[in-house]
Amino acid sequence: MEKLKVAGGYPLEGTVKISGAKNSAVALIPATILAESPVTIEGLPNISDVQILGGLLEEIGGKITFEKDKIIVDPSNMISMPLPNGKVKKLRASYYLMGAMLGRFKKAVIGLPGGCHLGPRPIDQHIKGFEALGATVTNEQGAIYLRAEELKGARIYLDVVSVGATINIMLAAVLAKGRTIIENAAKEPEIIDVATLLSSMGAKIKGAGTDVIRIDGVEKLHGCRHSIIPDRIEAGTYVIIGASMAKELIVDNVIPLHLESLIAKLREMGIHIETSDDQIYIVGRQNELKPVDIKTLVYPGFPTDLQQPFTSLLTKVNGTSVITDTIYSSRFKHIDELRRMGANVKVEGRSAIITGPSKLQGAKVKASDLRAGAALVAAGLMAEGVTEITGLEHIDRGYSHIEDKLNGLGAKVWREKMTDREIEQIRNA
Ligand SMILES: CC(=O)N[C@H]1[C@@H](OP(=O)(O)OP(=O)(O)OC[C@H]2O[C@@H](n3ccc(=O)[nH]c3=O)[C@H](O)[C@@H]2O)O[C@H](CO)[C@@H](O)[C@@H]1O
Ligand SMILES: C=C(OP(=O)(O)O)C(=O)O
Repeated sequence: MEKLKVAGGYPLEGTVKISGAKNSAVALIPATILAESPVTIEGLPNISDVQILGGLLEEIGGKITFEKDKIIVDPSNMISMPLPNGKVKKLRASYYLMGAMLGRFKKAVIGLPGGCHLGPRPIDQHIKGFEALGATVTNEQGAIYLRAEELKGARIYLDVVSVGATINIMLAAVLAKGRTIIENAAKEPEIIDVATLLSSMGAKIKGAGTDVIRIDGVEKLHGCRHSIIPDRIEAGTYVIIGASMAKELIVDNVIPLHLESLIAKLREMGIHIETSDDQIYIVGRQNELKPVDIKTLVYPGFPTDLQQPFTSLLTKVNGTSVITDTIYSSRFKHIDELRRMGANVKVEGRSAIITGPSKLQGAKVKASDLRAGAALVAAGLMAEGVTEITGLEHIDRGYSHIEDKLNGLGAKVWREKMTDREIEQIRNA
């Protein structure tokens, strides 16, 4: 096991290149199950979620080739192997195996997914969609069993706007007979990316990126080549880090439109930001920053996945800011750790109330989930002294080459092996 060490206080400067989007990659890879010939996906991030999904596709008979940031999946010999345990528990997006395997084989057994613990994360809307398409779905000892004689298009209204349910229903519906209409669909850019891949495979999908998606089922799907969109959450994390610690930072390979809500809030705080087609330019720390109030919302609102890193930035601001997470009930496990570093933050219900400016000090802290990890890295860069972050496996689920990217900007960040005693202490905590 390793920990991440961050020596704080170094001003950052330069260009950071953003990798492909985690939340696209983890849906695009399962989507390849639906093809009858090889699919190539280019621009993948080097993260553990991608590696694990590659391993899961191998378990069901896929031939997988990783070449740098590219995966080639030959799905021709895949079978509907039950996956009740093991790797499926390591990530949230293993739920996409349900939609993809149901779509291709009309049956699947998949263990309930893992992923970040952010409060309850039910999958009732996914199941509602599968049932509407004609599947019988049961939960047996923590695994979801899905079976269908045939899948038939249906009109499905999502009671909750859900990224996962929208994509999962698309995956199950592309090979169903007739037309499926998803109403109150999520509109995240990753949904458009998955629809683009499926369309290149021969699927007929209209409306992805709006709240009504129409899918006309086709007989079969074929292989293709697809280039993934940039990761707006990774990009947003570097923009936040730039706003707090950079003289000048260019975030490259980004679609600025995907981050409009973040950019608007940073401008409201007094940060100078400019955008071009595929770059965001930030001049950090030039003014006294103004406090802001933020509510996380579904896209195009402020993303919940940036709420935690943004909290770290707000510790530097003169005054009181409030961040309310309307998507998850307890996405605040980073707050205790930020307090350990000297932040003045309290949680009231679904809101974090941050009063600054605080002089953060390096400390030993634990990343409880992926974006808590990003928040602690951001705080460590701002702090005086060295911050030691355990729970690195969470950060590695979503940030490609994080220490190389930060060190390229002038930061001092490195990994160290944990001692047996430290591992023991973490296990007993
Ligand atoms: C792999 C992936 O893409 N993860 C993202 C995805 O997660 P995920 O797809 O799991 O998130 P959803 O959009 O489904 O969840 C949004 C909200 O709806 C609720 N809900 C969801 C499904 C359901 O069947 N019933 C239900 O009640 C959830 O508990 C949550 O409160 O979108 C989240 C919201 O932008 C992001 O934080 C995650 O990074
Ligand atoms: C919550 C996240 O991931 P997941 O849904 O994969 O747990 C995230 O990316 O912030």
